[in-house]
Amino acid sequence: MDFLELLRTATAQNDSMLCVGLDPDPERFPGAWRGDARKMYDFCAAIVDHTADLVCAFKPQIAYFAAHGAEEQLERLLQHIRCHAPQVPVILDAKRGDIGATAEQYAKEAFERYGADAVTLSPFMGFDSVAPYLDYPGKGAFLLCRTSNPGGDDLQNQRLASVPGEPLLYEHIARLAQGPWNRNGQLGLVVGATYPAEIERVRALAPTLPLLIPGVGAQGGDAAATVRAGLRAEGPIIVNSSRAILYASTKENFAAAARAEALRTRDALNAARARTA
Ligand SMILES: O=c1ccn([C@@H]2O[C@H](COP(=O)(O)O)[C@@H](O)[C@H]2O)c(=O)[nH]1
Repeated sequence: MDFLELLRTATAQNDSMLCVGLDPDPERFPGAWRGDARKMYDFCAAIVDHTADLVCAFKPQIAYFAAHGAEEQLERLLQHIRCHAPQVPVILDAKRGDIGATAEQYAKEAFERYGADAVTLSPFMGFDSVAPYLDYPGKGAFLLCRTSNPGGDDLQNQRLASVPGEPLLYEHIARLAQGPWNRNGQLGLVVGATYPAEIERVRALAPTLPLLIPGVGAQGGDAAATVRAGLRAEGPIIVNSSRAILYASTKENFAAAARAEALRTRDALNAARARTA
């Protein structure tokens, strides 16, 4: 099944717009696991097993694994998800962006080595840095558009005087992704829950693209405002929360506590959807 079909199926089956982010930090692991980077797989697999029926996607953040030389654990984690939650798509958060020849290697890493269903990319180097990912039929690619961090303003909110209509950079990215860059319908956009007005603007410019929206939970983004701004009949949203779910408890009951927090977040998103319908 391709990424969009998987997303549709998981969203419907689990009645969920929630993506659980898998950002394992050994310093926050429970009990005897604390500080032990060899437990990343075990920690994340427990989170997956306790939340797979509540989510529309999982989003492992590659940096947390690579920082500890734990790429082999990330490979095993993706195998685990394919085996135990095959209905849930995996978005590898890698934010890659490089010249075409190198991008081919990054695409191979994401889709062949790890078997991810989608990947996050920086569009800063232009279309030829994105194209190699689109050579993988059915795989998704989410372009950073208006990110959740305050520093996103530094570049993304700059006006492009040389482009007709003088859009802001993030508006230009949204237009390119909805239009000429989206050759095979594989593109989506990353927009931060911390900026609902910008989500609304992106949605107006990209009415049908899936939006990956990090920033609820630990970053304080408003779940209800996110749903109002981003969700449309033809435009799905994938709302990510990582730390607030992973570290809902730092005790032995961490997986059950993660489930409770995932359930609470999923239901808050669904309640907002019901109010906007
Ligand atoms: O604009 C962006 C793009 C990506 N992220 C990533 O999402 C998660 C957020 O984690 P929380 O713990 O829920 O804050 C993390 O992996 C980031 O690298 C983002 O936050 N903002």
